[in-house]
This record gives sequence, C-alpha cells and structure tokens, in this order.
Amino acid sequence: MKWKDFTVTVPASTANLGPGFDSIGLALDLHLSIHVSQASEWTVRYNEESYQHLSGSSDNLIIAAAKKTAAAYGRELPPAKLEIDTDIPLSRGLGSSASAIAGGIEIADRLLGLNMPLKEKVEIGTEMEGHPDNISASILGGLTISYADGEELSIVHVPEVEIGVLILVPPTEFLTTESRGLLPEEVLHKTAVRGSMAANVLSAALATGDWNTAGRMMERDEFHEPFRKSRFPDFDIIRQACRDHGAYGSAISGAGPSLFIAAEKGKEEEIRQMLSERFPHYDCLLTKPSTAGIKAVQTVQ
Ligand SMILES: Nc1ncnc2c1ncn2[C@@H]1O[C@H](COP(=O)(O)OP(=O)(O)OP(=O)(O)O)[C@@H](O)[C@H]1O
Ligand SMILES: N[C@@H](CCO)C(=O)O
Repeated sequence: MKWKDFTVTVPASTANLGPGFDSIGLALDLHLSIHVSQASEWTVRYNEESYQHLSGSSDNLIIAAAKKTAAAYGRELPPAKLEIDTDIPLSRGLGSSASAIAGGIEIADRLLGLNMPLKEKVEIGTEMEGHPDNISASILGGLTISYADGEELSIVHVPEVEIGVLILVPPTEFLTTESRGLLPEEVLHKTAVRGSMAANVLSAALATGDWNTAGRMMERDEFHEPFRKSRFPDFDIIRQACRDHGAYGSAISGAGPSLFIAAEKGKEEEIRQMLSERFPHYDCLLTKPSTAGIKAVQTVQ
C-alpha cells in the first residue's frame, strides 16, 4: 500500500473549567504535531525531551488509538514512522493524553481513507479517555459542552471564544489516574444540586460569551476542586491574586496540577508579570483558545 507522508496537528485543551467536571473543554493554542511517513514497522520519535521516556512501540497511546480505530472498522493499519513535535506540557492537566488519542484516530482515518464523521472520532476518543471533555475540544476546537453516558453522546460546540488565557504550570507531573483517586465515591444530594446550579449558569454564560459570570461560576466547583486543590501549592492565594488583577476567574486545569486563568483579551500580560514575580516556582504560559481542532495535511517535502 502506497501513501503520501502527512502531518496531523492537534490542539491541547483545558477541561472542567470548575463545575463542568468531565463535560466542558476548551481547545488551546498549544499543539501536538505528528509527522507520519511510510515504514516497515511502527516507530515513534519524540523531538521534545520531556516526552522521550514514552514508549516508542505499539503500546504507545497514539498507535493504540490508531489501531483501535482501525479495528472498529474491521480494518488493519499499515505500519508508519511517527515523528513528534509538541509544546503541550506532559501530564500537567492540558489534555496531552486526549491529544495523543485524537492524533491516533486521525492517523487511522487518513491511512485507511475512512472519512469518519467528527462525532464518531469523538465517540472513539471518549471511550478511550473515559470522558468527553478534552477529546471533544481537541477534535472540534473551540469550547465544547458534552454529555456522555456510554450510550449517548451530545455536544454543544461554541467555536469562537474571545478571551486571553494564562496557564500556571508547576514543575512536577500529576497523572490523571492519581488525581481521580482523590475524588470521593459519593457527594451529598444538596452538594450535587449546588454544583449543578453552578455548572448550568457556567454553561449558559459560556455559550453567550458572558465571561464575567462564567469566571465567577468557574470558582464555584464542588465536584472536584475541594479534593484536589491541596496538591496545588498556594491555590487560594493565587486565585485571589488573579482576581485582584482583573482576571475573570481561575480553575484547576483538567485533573491538575496546572491552573487555568481566563482574562479579558489584552490584560494577560499584566497578570503574567504579577504571577511570574509572586509565584516564580511555576511556569506561566500565555496562550489563547484555538478555534481550529484536529487537522491533517500532506507534508511538503
Ligand atoms: N504525545 C503522546 N504520545 C504518547 N502518549 C502520550 C502522549 N501524550 C500523553 N501521553 C500519555 O498520556 C499520559 C498522560 O495522561 P494524563 O491524563 O495523566 O495527563 P494529561 O492528559 O496531560 O492531563 P489531563 O487529562 O488532566 O488534561 C502520559 O503518561 C502518556 O502515557
Ligand atoms: N475531567 C477530567 C479531565 C482530566 O482527564 C478530570 O478532571 O479528571
């Protein structure tokens, strides 16, 4: 089977935005790029040093997602060489695993000419991730609000999001599996009702672009942040400092340990300076929402 080399690009994502736990995702302007070329066996090469310990053989998450997609269509994939560039921090709550899964799905789609509808890509990715928040944002771009129960998948997609984004990244990894282990088995009915009220107002505010309200609701989570925030040094102090400098709001990004801060466009630099001076043990990334989702283009030689 002969095919032309191609490159798949996938945006990073921040998930939850507070009470939108496992449901809300926002694609970010940081990217995983996978250059795919013909080979006699599967190989993976990471150009980014912090990724080089990851498996380069068939248990690699990108290859596993590609093979799972092919199997769902009763097909087998030809092997390929994957060369990877990325500026998504690994295991820091910025959807690195979802971007790898989305990349694998796109590779299978392209190699086998499946022409998969976007929703099918999100369905396979959701099955692999266990929740739709990061994967739907990585595949569709923009902001996604999803419902998934294993049978039904419903997504409301808001393609354009007009904010500035700051991400505070701590130096250490925090695996999603470990972070989910901090969550309780159950929450009280009245706690769930309050959490759901916050999530409802958050979703409506996000859909109508009312970031003042969205920012306040982002900080009203009762589903996960109270159990995770101890793993984020200075969480409450940083949140207050961001508010004092005019940020709309902040939330643990995905399963953590990074913090997502939403700010009015143009105010990000002032907040970044303050954070870098007061909390130098974190890396402060300035970024923005990504309207584009996953893309595959033929590589120009
Ligand atoms: N580019 C990649 N190639 C292969 N595997 C990857 C890649 N990116 C992430 N992974 C896998 O995903 C794991 C990290 O997933 P994890 O869910 O813990 O973090 P995250 O996705 O960055 O954070 P979050 O889900 O909170 O946004 C890595 O240990 C690795 O196994
Ligand atoms: N919603 C997920 C995102 C990280 O995968 C969580 O918070 O655990």
